[in-house]
Amino acid sequence: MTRTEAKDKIIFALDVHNLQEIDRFAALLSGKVGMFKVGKELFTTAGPAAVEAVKRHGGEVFLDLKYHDIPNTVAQAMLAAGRMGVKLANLHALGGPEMMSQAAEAVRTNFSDSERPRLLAVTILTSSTQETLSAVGIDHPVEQMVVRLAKLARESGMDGVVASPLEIEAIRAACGPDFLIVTPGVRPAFAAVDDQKRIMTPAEAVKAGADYLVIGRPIAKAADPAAAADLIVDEIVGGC
Ligand SMILES: O=c1ccn([C@@H]2O[C@H](COP(=O)(O)O)[C@@H](O)[C@H]2O)c(=O)[nH]1
Repeated sequence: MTRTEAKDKIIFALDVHNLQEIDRFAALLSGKVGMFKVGKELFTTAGPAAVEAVKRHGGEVFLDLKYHDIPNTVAQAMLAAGRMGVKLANLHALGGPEMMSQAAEAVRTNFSDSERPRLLAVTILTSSTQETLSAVGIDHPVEQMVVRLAKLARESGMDGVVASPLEIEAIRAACGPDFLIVTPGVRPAFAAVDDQKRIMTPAEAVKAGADYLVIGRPIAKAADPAAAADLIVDEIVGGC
């Protein structure tokens, strides 16, 4: 794998709370990561201006708002995401097939194939464990649950899923080679695990078949974020 291919797999999680921080990280990381993720913290603070700021720097956006609501509300929110020109957007698979199908139908009807956002379904959060599932009344093993939700997402018109790298192989086997697999829960050897539970290293995740890796704090909290991104690229290239 080339350095460019490895770099393009990295989605940097812009978990910051003002537009100045976007400018700082975009300047440091443009050309070192493939995409920027705008999530709940940043979007709740800055709104669509956050997406515009990333795009002004020439970056592509994964809008990670993990919608989970009634089908009409989610479909309309996805259309709004599409109008902002984001490349990836997501919802919770646990919202069910009707919610996912309406969202998929809405973006396919209202945007051309080249312009529509690719839709991802979050399976089971990478911070969750078997105990987390039991606490909310889900008694199936985590991997079984993830694969079940991934298959449902594919049948409901999603382009891919968000899952832990630990589940990549099982999702690939169930959903095929063209289904996007985006994995947070990625931790290089030099970084703290933080609140992530189901994790792998960047090289392991890419080797297992991840299309994209979402990485935030290992880069953002490093003394030199650009050097940390370079180290992660080195690790991916060295491991593949
Ligand atoms: O299951 C999930 C879904 C989304 N995320 C998001 O990814 C990043 C990970 O950041 P790190 O700092 O690398 O832990 C974060 O924005 C989460 O909201 C996830 O971690 N797990």
